[in-house]
Amino acid sequence: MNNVQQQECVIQIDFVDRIGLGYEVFEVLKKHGINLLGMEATPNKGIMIKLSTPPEKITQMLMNEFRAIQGVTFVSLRNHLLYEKREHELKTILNSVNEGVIAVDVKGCITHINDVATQIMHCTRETVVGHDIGDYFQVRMPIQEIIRTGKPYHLKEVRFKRENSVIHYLTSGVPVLDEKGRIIGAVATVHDFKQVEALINKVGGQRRLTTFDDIIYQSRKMRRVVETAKTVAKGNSTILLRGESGTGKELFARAIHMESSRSQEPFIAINCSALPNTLLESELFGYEEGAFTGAAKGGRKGLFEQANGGTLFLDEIGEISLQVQVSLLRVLQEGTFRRVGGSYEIPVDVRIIAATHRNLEHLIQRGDFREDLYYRLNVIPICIPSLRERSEDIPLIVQHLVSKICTKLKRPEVCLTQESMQLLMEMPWPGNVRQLENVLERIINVMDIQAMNTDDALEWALLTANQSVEEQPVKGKTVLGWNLKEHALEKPQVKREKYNVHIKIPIPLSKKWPPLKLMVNEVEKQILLEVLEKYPTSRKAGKVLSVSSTTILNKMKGYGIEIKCDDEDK
Ligand SMILES: Nc1ncnc2c1ncn2[C@@H]1O[C@H](COP(=O)(O)OP(=O)(O)OP(=O)(O)O)[C@@H](O)[C@H]1O
Repeated sequence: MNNVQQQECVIQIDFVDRIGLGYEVFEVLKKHGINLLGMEATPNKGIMIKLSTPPEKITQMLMNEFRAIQGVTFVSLRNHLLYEKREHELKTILNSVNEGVIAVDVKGCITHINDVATQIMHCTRETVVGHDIGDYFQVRMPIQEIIRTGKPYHLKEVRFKRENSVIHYLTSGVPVLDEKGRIIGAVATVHDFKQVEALINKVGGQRRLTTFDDIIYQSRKMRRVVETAKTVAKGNSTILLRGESGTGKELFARAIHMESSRSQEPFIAINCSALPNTLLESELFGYEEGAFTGAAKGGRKGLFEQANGGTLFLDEIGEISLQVQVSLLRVLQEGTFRRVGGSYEIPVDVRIIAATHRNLEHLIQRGDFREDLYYRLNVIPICIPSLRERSEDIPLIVQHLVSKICTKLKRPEVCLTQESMQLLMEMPWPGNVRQLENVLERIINVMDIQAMNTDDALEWALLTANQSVEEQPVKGKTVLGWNLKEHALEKPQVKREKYNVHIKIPIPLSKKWPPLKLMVNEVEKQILLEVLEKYPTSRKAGKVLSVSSTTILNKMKGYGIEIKCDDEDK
């Protein structure tokens, strides 16, 4: 109860209804020169009057005089007028909810506003109640439309600038009708846009919470990288992740965000190479209404605003144009930016994690990357080694990926033999973990379709994946390079076609052609050598080439090929 209320008193006068009774009550007040502050009548029941508190004696005297009026049955003191009590209850209810509530009357004047709404709208109850909502905020509000059309609305985004702040909320509204269905006002709920985003982020965007536990490794090289990343995650500095495509840069960025104090705030990722540079600028910084042809009504928030308080992951940073580099540099230096077509600065608090597989130093030399931006981004560089530099991680990663893929494809878990694993460890993996994941998925899919065993499927996946790229030497062997991105899943070819081997024989062009038989023999010898390299017994090689093991043994003898491993398993 505040001071003003303490200086007031409310008298309730109950009566049986009689014409002229109210007049007699006023006569008593007039006789004693007492001003009426308020009054509320309940038909057939009584009236309540509110007065500036007279001295105790006078109050008692007044009450006695009211009791003496004919028809008055009971006179008592009360704390509030009835409507004040209801008003107080309503205020308590409105303030107990988590959303903002605003009500207007039929003229659009604010009748109620709860505490949450005053916070969202940056105003106070006292200054705003009784004012026309449109005039007060100097924008046309959706709630005013309800008064005009009687139509409710659902989850409209409202954003406007008032004094030095931006008011941004999501609102739904309904009309208030009287018993005859006439509009007598409207009521709207308002939700702070930032909180809505945080909520979406919590239940949606971050359902896939990635932590450092999701990074699989056992190599010392990776351990060092992960330890560094964990340490720097706690701070606020900009991080530059470097490494070949598919090494896990985004995985690291997400894990760093989750390890940081910003983990409850948004993590927003964008691949800078995926958009043309003009679009990238408006995607990053948003735009104002009318900024360009096709700009959405009311403008649009950019990723910097969406990531406010959290982390923005800029993947493929080496691909951005010099123009976007300037805008990026500005926001990194000043902590503020302007929307495209905007006239005011918007402050943001965003941690940047950038990533690239490009050599930024070369780009600087070529004039394609600003040196000042490079230093702003390269505050904490973290280099993620390629998979071939840490092949000891492959078995663990394979195990992890196989179980992930089998779950995804709803297949019983499969395992690779030692030999297959060895083969995987020797591959160059230019596409790193992503490529390994793709190959494993191909294998598991093929096993499904073709009922192959794991090793056959692996062999097939490796062979069908390597048709176009140059040869790359690995550990003394020649293993064909491959580019899975270029190859969709293909059906396995018949067995003999699986060997994508290029046989070369020297043919002396200056002289006469050698006899055909000699050249054919040379080809046969090379095929034998190639197959025996992989299938070192005559039985296995015979099976592959669809001849008997004796034929293989005879031909080996004939070509002087050394028998490394005899057919003990014959
Ligand atoms: N150490 C790891 N453990 C488990 N999964 C990994 C690991 N490294 C990468 N991956 C997986 O490999 C895939 C590619 O990783 P990611 O997208 O993070 O790579 P990137 O370096 O950001 O690639 P790009 O440069 O092409 O964007 C993802 O599915 C990721 O989960």
